[in-house]
Amino acid sequence: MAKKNRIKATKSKAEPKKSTSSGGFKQLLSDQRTHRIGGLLILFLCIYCLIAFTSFIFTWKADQSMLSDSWYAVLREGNYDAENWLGPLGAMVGHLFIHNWFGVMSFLFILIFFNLGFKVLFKKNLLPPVKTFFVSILAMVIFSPLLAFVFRAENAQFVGGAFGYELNHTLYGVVGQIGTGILLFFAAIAFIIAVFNPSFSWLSKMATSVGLGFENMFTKVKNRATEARAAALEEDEKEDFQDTIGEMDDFKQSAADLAMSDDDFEAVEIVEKPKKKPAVADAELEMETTVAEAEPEVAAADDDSEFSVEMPKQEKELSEAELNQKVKDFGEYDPTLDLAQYRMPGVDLLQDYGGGKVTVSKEELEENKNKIVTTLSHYKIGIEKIKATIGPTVTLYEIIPEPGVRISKIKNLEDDIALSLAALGIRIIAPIPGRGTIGIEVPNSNPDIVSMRSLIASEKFQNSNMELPIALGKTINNESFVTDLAKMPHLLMAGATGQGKSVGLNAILVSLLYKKHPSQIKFVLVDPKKVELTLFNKIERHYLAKLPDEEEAIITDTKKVVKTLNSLCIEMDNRYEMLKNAGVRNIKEYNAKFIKRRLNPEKGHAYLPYIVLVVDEFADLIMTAGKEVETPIARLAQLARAIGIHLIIATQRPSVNIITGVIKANFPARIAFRVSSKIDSRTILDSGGADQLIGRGDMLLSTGNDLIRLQCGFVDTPEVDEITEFIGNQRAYPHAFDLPEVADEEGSGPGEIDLSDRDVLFEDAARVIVMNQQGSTSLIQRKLKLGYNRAGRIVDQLEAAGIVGPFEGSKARQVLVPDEYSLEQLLKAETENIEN
Ligand SMILES: Nc1ncnc2c1ncn2[C@@H]1O[C@H](COP(=O)(O)OP(=O)(O)OP(=O)(O)O)[C@@H](O)[C@H]1O
Repeated sequence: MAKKNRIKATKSKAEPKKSTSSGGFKQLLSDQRTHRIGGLLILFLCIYCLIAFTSFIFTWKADQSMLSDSWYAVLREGNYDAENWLGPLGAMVGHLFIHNWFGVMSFLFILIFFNLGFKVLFKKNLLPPVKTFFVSILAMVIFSPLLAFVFRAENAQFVGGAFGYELNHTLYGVVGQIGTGILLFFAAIAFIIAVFNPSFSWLSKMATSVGLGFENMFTKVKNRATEARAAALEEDEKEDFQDTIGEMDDFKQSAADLAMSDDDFEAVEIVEKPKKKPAVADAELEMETTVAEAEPEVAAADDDSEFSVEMPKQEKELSEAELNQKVKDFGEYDPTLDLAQYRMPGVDLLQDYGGGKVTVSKEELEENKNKIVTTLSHYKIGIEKIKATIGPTVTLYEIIPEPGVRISKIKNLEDDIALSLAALGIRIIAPIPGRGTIGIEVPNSNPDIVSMRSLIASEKFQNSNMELPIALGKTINNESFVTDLAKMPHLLMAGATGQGKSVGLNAILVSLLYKKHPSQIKFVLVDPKKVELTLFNKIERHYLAKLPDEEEAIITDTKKVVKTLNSLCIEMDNRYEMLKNAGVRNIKEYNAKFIKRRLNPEKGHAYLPYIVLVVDEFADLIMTAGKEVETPIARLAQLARAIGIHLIIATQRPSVNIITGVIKANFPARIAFRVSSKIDSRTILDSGGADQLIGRGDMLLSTGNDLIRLQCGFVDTPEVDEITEFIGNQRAYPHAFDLPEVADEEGSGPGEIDLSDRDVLFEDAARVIVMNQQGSTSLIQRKLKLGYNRAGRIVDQLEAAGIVGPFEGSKARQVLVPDEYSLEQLLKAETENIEN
């Protein structure tokens, strides 16, 4: 019976509630104060250990008798007179770490923990924590046995600690004393190379200078010996000596065969010959320096130059190391440090409108269900099952019709069902995509206000790691709807007046203000209505971007809008250039690289904030500036997503001449508030539905394929006021974010027309104008039989040449040249100027 059409009211799926105790603990853990206290505690413990360790080195002997007792005994007795500067506990801590563990290498524990404490307290890395940890542990393991090996003496054994001592002991048993030494030194050198990658150029330089030193020394000795012998030797002795030279030459030759090429050897000969003229002296030199035979030095010199040839390779590695060094030295780049004290607004600035509770009574549900069933039964449509899901403003009745019922039949009954339910805003979704059911959305008699506060406080928003998260509202399931503006990537908003557009824009702006630091996002606000966005003036120096010479950050004048849009196009081109130079594809990768200090600010790189352009009344702009506005907007919409410029455009006149094909094609994400006609709905969403919304923030979001009904978050003007006030009262940048300058429109006007680009009929046109003393385009058109565009260009050229005056609206331009004679003079002078 009644069982057949049972209603199952689905409880709204509100955000899952955590148990308060675990939530409280989590909150305590994430509380900044906990971090600060924890960080400070670690740092103080590090200082404590530093004093205890240092003192232990000087006082361990005196405290030894006490340290041989157990901790428990020492602490229980409490009457030990310790020499350690930190008393018995200090002595025991030092004993544990230094004596029992890694000797003086235990100081590295302090380094590890100091680094950790610093990170917890200041949220910045002093040294990379993971690397510091592993390198320190490895250093302790390698160097404590080495120190134990070096300081083997009875009273210095603490230097290597028990670990070092024991390892030495084991190694002695396996590889003997010398073997242990070799092994430990090798391990230490390998560690230094692996971790610090030192340059060996100093070694080669040292070897070279030592070599040169030897050479000088030998040369002096040789010279002295040569002089003495030359004086003493008789002619015959000289002959003997020549024989010896011959022998030495042979010897040298065989040495050369063994050690080096002939070329090398000859090089030595050539170098040395001019220095020593007498053959005897020369021979003497060779004879006495068999050891230093110059060849090894040449080889060393050659080695040196080889080293320098390999330098570029090493430099490459160094630059890599240098990059890491930068991150090591300064930590990662943090764009928020410019305003380090900046505090995000708290949720308490937002009002709670008591939303989030299911406010539809059982009677209402029952009544609506009965009406739906009866209406459908009038048209002989049987229902198998019906299920209600209560949303903030509408309840969705999901129907599974009896087998054989055609969906199109139900769809066609939309108006009849609406009539019998006597309710505004009924929407039929037949079928609901992916569910195989038919949905009938019926407005609740008591719609809920979705407070922005509940959206901002939602876990979904708070824990989102989207680039530009925006909390738009709640779905029919009462779930918070958070989406990423960066992925949209632009948003078109339309709706009849008073249906919630401005509130929607504010909700988006507020979402971004709650999630992004002033260094990460900038807004360009265009408000031709002059009153909607004025509140955001207060955050000009924090969050707004404007042209450098503009006074007002919020743009209300159409001319300035065109200039600003052109400036944004320039900014876009600049950013693309920066991305190209950095070898990345989008702003996310670019900023990540910049943060890692891989991009040099001296080469024009900088951290790029996202830029969000908000236009509150687009129709007004299109009416007054037409193509001038449409073109840059379309260009930005097409290209700007990768470089972080996103557009949000709102209009209350969603007609085809405002939302043109070009605009539509580039705004896949569109929001429709209630509109007055189906045609308007089609213009925005490419489908009906927006005309059946109930207003007051009820909206449809189309993201290409999907159409989602949402109740927009409500944020009232006083709330926005408080938020902007809160932000505005904090320390700010000296001025708003500067957009690139754009050349003035006058600059591109007639004054800059290239003379060589003049129309061939320029002179003829000038004569016509001067003869008739009438500066009109239509005159040129008529007399020279030209089209309007060409005639218009010629008039611009005439203005640039000073023949006619500037444009004066509907009046003809003033002719500045009185007669033909003056004109000929002027033209002649110009021709001469060009020739020179
Ligand atoms: N999400 C919402 N929840 C509840 N009420 C809303 C919501 N959005 C708008 N309203 C109500 O509708 C009124 C008009 O909204 P809003 O000012 O945003 O309309 P609008 O479309 O911007 O109108 P106009 O185009 O004339 O500026 C608000 O004052 C508010 O009372």
